[in-house]
Amino acid sequence: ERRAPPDKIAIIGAGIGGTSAAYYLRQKFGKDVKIDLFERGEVGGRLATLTVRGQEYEAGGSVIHPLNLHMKRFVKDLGLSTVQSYGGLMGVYNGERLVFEESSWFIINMIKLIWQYGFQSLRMHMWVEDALDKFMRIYRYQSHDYAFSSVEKLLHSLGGDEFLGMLNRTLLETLQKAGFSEKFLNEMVAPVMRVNFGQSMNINGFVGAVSMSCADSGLWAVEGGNKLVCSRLLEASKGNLIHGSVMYIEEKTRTKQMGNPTKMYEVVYQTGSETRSDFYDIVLVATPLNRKMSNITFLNFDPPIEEFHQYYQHIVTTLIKGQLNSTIFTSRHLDEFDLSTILTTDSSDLFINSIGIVSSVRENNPQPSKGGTYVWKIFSQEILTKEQILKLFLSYDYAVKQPWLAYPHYKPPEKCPPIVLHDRLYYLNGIEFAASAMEMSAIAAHNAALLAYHRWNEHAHMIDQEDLYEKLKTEL
Ligand SMILES: Cc1cc2nc3c(=O)[nH]c(=O)nc-3n(C[C@H](O)[C@H](O)[C@H](O)COP(=O)(O)OP(=O)(O)OC[C@H]3O[C@@H](n4cnc5c(N)ncnc54)[C@H](O)[C@@H]3O)c2cc1C
Ligand SMILES: CC(C)=CCC/C(C)=C/CC/C(C)=C/CSC[C@H](N)C(=O)O
Repeated sequence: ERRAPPDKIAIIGAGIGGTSAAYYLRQKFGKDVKIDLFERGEVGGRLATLTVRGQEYEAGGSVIHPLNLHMKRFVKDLGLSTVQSYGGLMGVYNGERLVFEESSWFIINMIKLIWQYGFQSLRMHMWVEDALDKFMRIYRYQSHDYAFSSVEKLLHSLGGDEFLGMLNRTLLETLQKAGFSEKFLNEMVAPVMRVNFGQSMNINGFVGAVSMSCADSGLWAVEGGNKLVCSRLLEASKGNLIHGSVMYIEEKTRTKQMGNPTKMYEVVYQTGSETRSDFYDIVLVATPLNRKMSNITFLNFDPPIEEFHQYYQHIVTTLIKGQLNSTIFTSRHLDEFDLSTILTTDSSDLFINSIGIVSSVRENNPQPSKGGTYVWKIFSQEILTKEQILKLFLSYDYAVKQPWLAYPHYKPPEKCPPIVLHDRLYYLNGIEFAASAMEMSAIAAHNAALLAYHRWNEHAHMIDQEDLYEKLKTEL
């Protein structure tokens, strides 16, 4: 049984979370509902590019895992194309020397890994595969329209107590308990956490597994820039983009034409120098709720909606076109230096987390310019000073930076913010406290659209079902 669809839905934020929510809401509620998306910056949010000498490069979310099926589906359905993410050879610097250097020969690499770390890389690969296998169950649940009312319930349905345990323990504790050695953790795992999340192995085990999955082959990106997915989703959903900054949301009683008084949400926003407002049946918040990032207040809710004070990690992306000063990392001559990514250990005491050659959003392989220089992407905690850039590069001709409040500062035991903030008011970004990635936002968006639909139609049996994996085993 279905009730008449809502008249109007508001989505706050037009990043991948907000735009994919618009897409899934349109699929569920049909063509007649009006969907407004509020965006105070650029469509794409943390999917953004920077331009270096006329070419665009990913500055925020850049790589997508081959098993990120929502992102894959968007690209296919929206007529976009993909480029393979450039791998190149990777090295790990510990502040004194390169403790690991990848070889272009597969067999030599294997021998090196086994020589230095025994079979721990293989065990790590299996640990990540196991987590990924369970994680993939979400696609089956969502294709059967099942929804979850909290991030914890969603994770539990995928990986049971093991996933909740990963959320509540640090990656370090989880991997030490699994028997990984200090050397392997410091030289192989910590550097991956530093490049991906700008943090140490004290992040939660779940986001640690997501981060380690980036070591898999086949990572890809969207040709022309990942942010194109957002603009195309917006178009496909026939959502109405409103350029404005939402200031507050208030619950009010309204009488619709020829109807009874109903509770609605008033969204008040600033556009240019004007303050405007409109009323909605359903509201989805698709931006991190904290003062520094969205500054949205909830007025007159009963019970009141809590304020979220969770801290987001400050990270700076710097793109530099220049010639690397390889002597920082090794005494070998530049001609013999073939690494294209250098990760760092926690003990490296360097002013960068990582540095790597990148290709533009339109190429598969990075092309050197005439003088043999490349564009390098650097992640650092702070904005690089000119002295630091001159230390890293023998010469450079262009530098551009983008500071971010990038992803949550993970601090297990992790309590993810609620998805249901009020009767018909939903919050997507709580999922980032399990792990922040494009696919996680798309999963949260699909879940919120299904949840909003089932709650609107009072389909309680489609929400928080236990043992879904077993139940769906026999379904086609
Ligand atoms: C440097 C960096 C590298 C990353 N690398 C990867 C990667 O390689 N792979 C990957 O999968 N993920 C990566 N991520 C994570 C990924 O980018 C994010 O998880 C994802 O983009 C979050 O999308 P979102 O839509 O949930 O939030 P956002 O993209 O932050 O969207 C929220 C939007 O809401 C808008 N907004 C905020 N407040 C208001 C308001 N009051 N009124 C109106 N609008 C408002 C903002 O302007 C923003 O556009 C990276 C992130 C960063 C920062
Ligand atoms: C959700 C699952 C199962 C997998 C997602 C894996 C993935 C692509 C995670 C990305 C995490 C992240 C925040 C990376 C940031 S840095 C990325 C890259 N190294 C760069 O150079 O920009």
